[in-house]
Amino acid sequence: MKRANDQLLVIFGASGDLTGRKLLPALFELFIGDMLPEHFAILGAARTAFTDDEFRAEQRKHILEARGNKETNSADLDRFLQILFYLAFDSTKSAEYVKLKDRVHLLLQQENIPDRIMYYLATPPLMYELVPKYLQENGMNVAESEDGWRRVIVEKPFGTSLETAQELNKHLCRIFDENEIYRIDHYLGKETVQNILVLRFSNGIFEPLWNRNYVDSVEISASETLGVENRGKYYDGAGALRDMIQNHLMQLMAFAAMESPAVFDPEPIRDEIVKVFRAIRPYTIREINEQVVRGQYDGYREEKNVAPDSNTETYVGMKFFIDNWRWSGVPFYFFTGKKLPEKSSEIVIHFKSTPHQLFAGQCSGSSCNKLVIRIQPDESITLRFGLKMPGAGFTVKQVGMEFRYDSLSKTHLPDAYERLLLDAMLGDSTLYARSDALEASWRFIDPILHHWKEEGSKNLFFYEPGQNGPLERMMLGADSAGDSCDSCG
Ligand SMILES: NC(=O)C1=CN([C@@H]2O[C@H](COP(=O)(O)OP(=O)(O)OC[C@H]3O[C@@H](n4cnc5c(N)ncnc54)[C@H](OP(=O)(O)O)[C@@H]3O)[C@@H](O)[C@H]2O)C=CC1
Ligand SMILES: O=C1O[C@H](COP(=O)(O)O)[C@@H](O)[C@H](O)[C@H]1O
Repeated sequence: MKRANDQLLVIFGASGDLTGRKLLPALFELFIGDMLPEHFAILGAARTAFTDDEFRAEQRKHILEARGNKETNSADLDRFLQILFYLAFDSTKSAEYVKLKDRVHLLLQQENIPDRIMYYLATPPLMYELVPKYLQENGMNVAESEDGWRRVIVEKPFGTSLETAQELNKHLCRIFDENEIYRIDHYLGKETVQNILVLRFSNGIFEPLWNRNYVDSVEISASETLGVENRGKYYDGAGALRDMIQNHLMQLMAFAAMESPAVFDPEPIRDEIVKVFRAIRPYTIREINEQVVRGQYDGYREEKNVAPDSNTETYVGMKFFIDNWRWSGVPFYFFTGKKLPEKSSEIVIHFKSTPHQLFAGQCSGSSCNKLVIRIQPDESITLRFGLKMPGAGFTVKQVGMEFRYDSLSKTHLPDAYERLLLDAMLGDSTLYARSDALEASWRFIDPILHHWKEEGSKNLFFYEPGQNGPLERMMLGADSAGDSCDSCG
């Protein structure tokens, strides 16, 4: 792995959950892997009144917690904490940025860092517009020297509709250049997600089958056992369609469905992703009713910060089509939900069955030959096919040939945020969403949101926590309906 050039990282929202649970643990892993720049510092900013030392003590706890049972060398941790600094600051007040600017200049000098600054917006989404605006007002959005740069990483959610995403894009593009904006989708940082591209485009055996002639359907699912926990306020305004499908599942689908780029560079890859999104067939109102199922787990309305009459969906199952040469007529399915029986994310490619049945027990239909790409947990790829049972006769049994990711390497499997932070520091945007892709995904999602808003509670189906979602998901006609591969046989 490469080491990034010297730079300063400024994290807005540094006292929050994301910083403590994900960002700083990821940066510590990069630190012990020798991948952080030689001259590097992290400046955390939020309103909570920490001194540098109090902030370090707080982050020490988070890092140790995130590492769980992994042994931590305390000298390494102490050295890492020394590059951590904190500024108590209210990002909603323009005047406060003078204080920020002074502290940034001081740190650059003190730590011998050139004029390269990465801003990370780990704040509530409302501030994705405000912080850049005030950075600009205070002359902090452009480099002060010729070889300097500014970059900004924007967390999800990126807008709540096509209109708001477009506004945010326009706003950010007035302040930063497109190539300085990194819109994060942590699913793209997962090793197994990146592996989809390698599986498809580094092997000659899959691509010839990867199309409408041989593929019967494609299912993409992300199930969670947890409910909304302490995120009721955000989630009740978002729902599963915005929270998981518009971003994570759409990105997984793009990797599974896209054409090969001519070269493995950020822009050609992102071009192919946009082409897939633009080829999705938009729904009519009737199709929304027939091909999109929304559910809510029993007890959701009693969760903290959730409206008692909320119609927010905690489950979505949907069927859609990609109208292009490769995928014409092949149904794609998304399934996602909270409070389901297990935590798992998978892509299942169902292949068409043989035209004629010769053997007893031979499986027919599309659940026989399938390729299961398990994103998490127990990252693996399994090919399922029929073989002869030992002994007399020719009775067929379905078997699986499995590759487990942990057999590939004993080395540390990087967390998604490690990969994504390092890429942004290196200036590689391949695994970040481009504005046109985001807008294209919202263009597909928006009509569903509008329709549901008009429908209120009509066609909102309830399910018990621990069930696989509402039974109505079955009407979509998917083979496994998002249930994990173990149970779908
Ligand atoms: N947590 C997660 O796992 C994930 C989070 N995200 C996104 O990341 C962002 C942050 O999430 P999360 O960390 O969970 O949220 P939190 O509410 O835990 O943290 C928000 C942070 O913003 C700071 N903040 C709030 N208001 C101000 C203000 N006026 N001025 C300066 N700082 C302010 C808060 O600090 P203080 O109160 O001290 O000012 C806090 O540090 C959100 O947009 C979320 O959608 C995305 C994916 C996963
Ligand atoms: O972005 C989000 O993702 C998580 C699921 O992420 P995973 O890596 O654990 O699969 C989800 O729980 C959360 O609601 C959503 O905002």
